[in-house]
Amino acid sequence: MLERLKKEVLDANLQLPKHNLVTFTWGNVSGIDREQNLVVIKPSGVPYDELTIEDLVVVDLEGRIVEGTLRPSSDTPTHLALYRAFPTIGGVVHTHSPWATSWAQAGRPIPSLGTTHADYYYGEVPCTREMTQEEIDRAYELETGNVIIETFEKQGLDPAAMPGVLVFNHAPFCWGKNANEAVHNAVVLEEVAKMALHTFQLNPSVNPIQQFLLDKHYLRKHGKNAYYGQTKKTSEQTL
Ligand SMILES: O=C(CO)[C@@H](O)[C@H](O)COP(=O)(O)O
Repeated sequence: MLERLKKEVLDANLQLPKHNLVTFTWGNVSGIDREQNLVVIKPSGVPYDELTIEDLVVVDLEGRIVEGTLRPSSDTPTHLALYRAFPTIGGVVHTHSPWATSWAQAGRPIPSLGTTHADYYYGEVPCTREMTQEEIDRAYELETGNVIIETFEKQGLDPAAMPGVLVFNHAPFCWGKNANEAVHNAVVLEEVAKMALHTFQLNPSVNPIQQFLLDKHYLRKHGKNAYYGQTKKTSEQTL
């Protein structure tokens, strides 16, 4: 079942230690088959160097196990909440990468201080509000997804242009059109989180980049007029 998606999700999970985004079994990656509305996700607590394709778990959008012998990631309800709320995403990743996690623990959004950030995240990377004890006691991982969705709704954010979020007191979640792109966005988030912290050390009063520069950089890699790398040029594009 879903062999191609399983391979993609396994590869994406194995990228996490390779990019130093996780320690021990922290973190998890999933991918969704939107035709069948089935999600493939890492099993809970399995070390990455022991992870095999047979260990992966297939669940439906309500969290019922469709295939697999192991328990799915403890963060599965958060992944599923995001797939239900953000219909354009195809992959979700959660890590405790240290620089982004530091911003999440501080409860601070990451401002767009440079073009590296602007190439991938269209503006400030938001941080959720603190969760209430009632939410945590009721359904911690599901409510984690709900506060992410609440943050995006309140701020009018497009998950396609903002493929990540910081969960206050916890750590980041990122996403993309597939599992591999979700991990790519998580690597970028960790880099820009590190750069932002160092930038503030060098200049505590630095401002976010201006809107026209944000637009220039974000749109060179995204949208119908993207021209970065070997993107196919449209007829009206000029350098
Ligand atoms: O956020 C957390 C725990 O707070 C998770 O990232 C775990 O660290 C990994 O959980 P599993 O995917 O192994 O269940």
